[in-house]
Amino acid sequence: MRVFFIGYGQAGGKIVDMFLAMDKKIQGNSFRGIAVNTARTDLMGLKHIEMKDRLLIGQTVVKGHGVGTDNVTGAKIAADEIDTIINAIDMRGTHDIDAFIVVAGLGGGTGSGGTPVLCRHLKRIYREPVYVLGMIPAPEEGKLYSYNAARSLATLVKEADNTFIFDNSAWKSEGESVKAGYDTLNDELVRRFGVLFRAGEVGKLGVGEMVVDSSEFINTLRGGGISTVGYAVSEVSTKSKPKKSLFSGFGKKKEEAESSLTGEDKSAKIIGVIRRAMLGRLTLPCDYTTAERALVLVAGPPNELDRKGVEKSKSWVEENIAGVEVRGGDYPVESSYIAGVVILASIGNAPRITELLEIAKETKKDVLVSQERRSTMFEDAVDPLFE
Ligand SMILES: Nc1nc2c(ncn2[C@@H]2O[C@H](COP(=O)(O)OP(=O)(O)OP(=O)(O)O)[C@@H](O)[C@H]2O)c(=O)[nH]1
Repeated sequence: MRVFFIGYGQAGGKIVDMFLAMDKKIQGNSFRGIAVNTARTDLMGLKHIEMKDRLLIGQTVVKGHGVGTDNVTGAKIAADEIDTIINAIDMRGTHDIDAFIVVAGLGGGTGSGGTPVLCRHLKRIYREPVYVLGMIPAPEEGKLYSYNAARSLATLVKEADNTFIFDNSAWKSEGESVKAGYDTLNDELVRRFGVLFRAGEVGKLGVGEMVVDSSEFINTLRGGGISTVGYAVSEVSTKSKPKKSLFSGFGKKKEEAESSLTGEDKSAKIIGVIRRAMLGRLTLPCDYTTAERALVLVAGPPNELDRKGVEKSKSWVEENIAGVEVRGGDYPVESSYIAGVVILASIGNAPRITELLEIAKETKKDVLVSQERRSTMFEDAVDPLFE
């Protein structure tokens, strides 16, 4: 797919920067992206998004310092400066893209508030679908973050064509703060979504036997709502391993093969990877049986790909989800791993989202009570100097 990324806010910008780094590393040409933020320093910290594609908004309101976790202000700035944002997108070129993907941390202010506004306008102006990749906060980050994320998400399900969720709390290590884990979290996120968003592109090794083109991706996400993604890898038994690998880590940590399936036939290996992708940790842990649609994708060296394996994997996924629409295919990449990715689209039950909405409801009540208390505190006590 040809994807146009918009990294909104600090987290969004950082992650889009990583997607572009990934594309550069494998000499791909699938991704382009810009960053939008109200904080100047966040934009300065990016490495791979060109300077001209970093857009600072809201300067007259927050003077380049960010909106300080106030997503109402984030939304207002986006609405006021929507023409400037659309102009920056147009300048980068949109004629050959398959989809927009807006990436943002939903618990903050700039990305949380701005993303739904941007989605509304992108949908109004362009024919291409508009998806969101949103990170939801861990409860330990505080009630305000959960409140913001819940409000943003409740708006996004109406404004975006579909929203992929990445749950920070499900992915951070035990005993580690969310902040300390950002590098690992982002590596995980970019690796799995990177494989997914590159599906259908013609690489150096040609196209797959069962190509997943952008229309299959779009039809899988047609139901709207929220979606989650599973991922697993299996090492291939080649002696020479390529230097550049789509599934290898960024920087420090290299992905280790989760298990070695040497000796099994190609088809069984593919089914095994897809099973592990779906039953393992999802970007948003949820009840996968409630998914309306699914997309199964297998990427790996051409001699490891197998049509029968993909077909059987699709049937297995179909037996295990609520809906009957399961699409899928493969694509060849230079790698010492086979990667399996499963999109579980339009899911009906995710305990973490229910929890987020509960925290948000509580927080709303607390805010109303404290506002009431503040407004009545001076009532009838003494007379003000003047009215
Ligand atoms: N996965 C991940 N989450 C992040 C990262 N940085 C921030 N977050 C999460 O995103 C939320 C905050 O969003 P930010 O992007 O920092 O905020 P912002 O949109 O720039 O808004 P303001 O800073 O309030 O102007 C919190 O829930 C963070 O945990 C990151 O690098 N990776």
